[in-house]
Amino acid sequence: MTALVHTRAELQPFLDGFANGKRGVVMTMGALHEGHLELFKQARHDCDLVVATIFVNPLQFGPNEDFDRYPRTLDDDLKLCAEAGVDVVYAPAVEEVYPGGQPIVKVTPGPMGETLEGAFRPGFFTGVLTIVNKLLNLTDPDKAFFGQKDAQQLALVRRMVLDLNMPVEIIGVPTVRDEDGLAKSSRNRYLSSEERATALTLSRALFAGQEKATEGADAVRDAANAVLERTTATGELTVDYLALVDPRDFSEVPPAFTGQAVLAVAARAGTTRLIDNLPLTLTPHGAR
Ligand SMILES: Nc1ncnc2c1ncn2[C@@H]1O[C@H](COP(=O)(O)OP(=O)(O)OP(=O)(O)O)[C@@H](O)[C@H]1O
Ligand SMILES: CC(C)(CO)[C@@H](O)C(=O)[O-]
Ligand code: BAL
Repeated sequence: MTALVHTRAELQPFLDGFANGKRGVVMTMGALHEGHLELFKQARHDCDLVVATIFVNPLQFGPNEDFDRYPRTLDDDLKLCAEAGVDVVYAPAVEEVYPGGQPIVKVTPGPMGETLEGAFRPGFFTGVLTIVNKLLNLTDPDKAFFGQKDAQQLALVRRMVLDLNMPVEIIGVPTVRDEDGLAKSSRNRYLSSEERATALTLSRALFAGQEKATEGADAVRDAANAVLERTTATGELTVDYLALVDPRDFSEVPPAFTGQAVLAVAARAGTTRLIDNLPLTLTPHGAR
């Protein structure tokens, strides 16, 4: 049985009940899918109390983005949470999360939040870090779970927790995909069947890049770009970026780089903007 609470006061007894246990939080914007379920599963495995938050955060949406039309499916979300063994869903009102209205004090990400997603969505990571900070304060967990699909977000949350000495462990969870490779995403429900076929190019490009991981960074980028170009040439897909980055700071890796990297892509199919990320290891002998 999953409880639904809308206020911090209603949440408190659940937190008190597990004062000596491990408390986990999974933050979401709702419109839940199997990707979220994987986060819940990991949280259920690691923690005694699992809290899911559902909050479409206005601060992280730009003026021309999809805040108004973002899918809100609370009844279905509650069913999924119950199946996944979530103990309590905290779905606060905007007024509780932003009691002072538009916040004056925010958490800013610095340069790492200005590349890639940050470059295409100005202010996005300030909105994300501010809400993640708030939701950590409101839910007081031992562990918080985030998806690798949003790799830059995960890296910045880790960095915030480090830089601000926050007493929480951040757990990254691998991306859940449809059988054909498309990363599960709430925004997939905007796609027509033609657009979905186009959107598949993102994961195909990442996997094509991954296959070249033994041949160096340039080979990875070239292989991924070659896949993207076939679809951009027809005008069906508009690519915002394809980048091979160091996961520690999200800077583009040099050609001779070896070690852990992330291949990141963002593109638009019709009016729907999607992102995908794949961790890969560049091996020493491969550098060109
Ligand atoms: N396919 C997935 N696999 C693993 N984690 C995921 C997946 N999709 C989303 N998540 C994670 O779930 C959490 C909540 O994400 P969110 O509610 O924004 O869903 P989303 O599908 O990423 O939505 P959107 O389509 O709006 O980007 C984030 O930590 C995100 O990284
Ligand atoms: C972490 C998050 C819930 C903050 O609103 C959001 O950015 C998301 O769903 O990835
Ligand atoms: N999934 C990341 C949140 C966003 O795109 O707004």
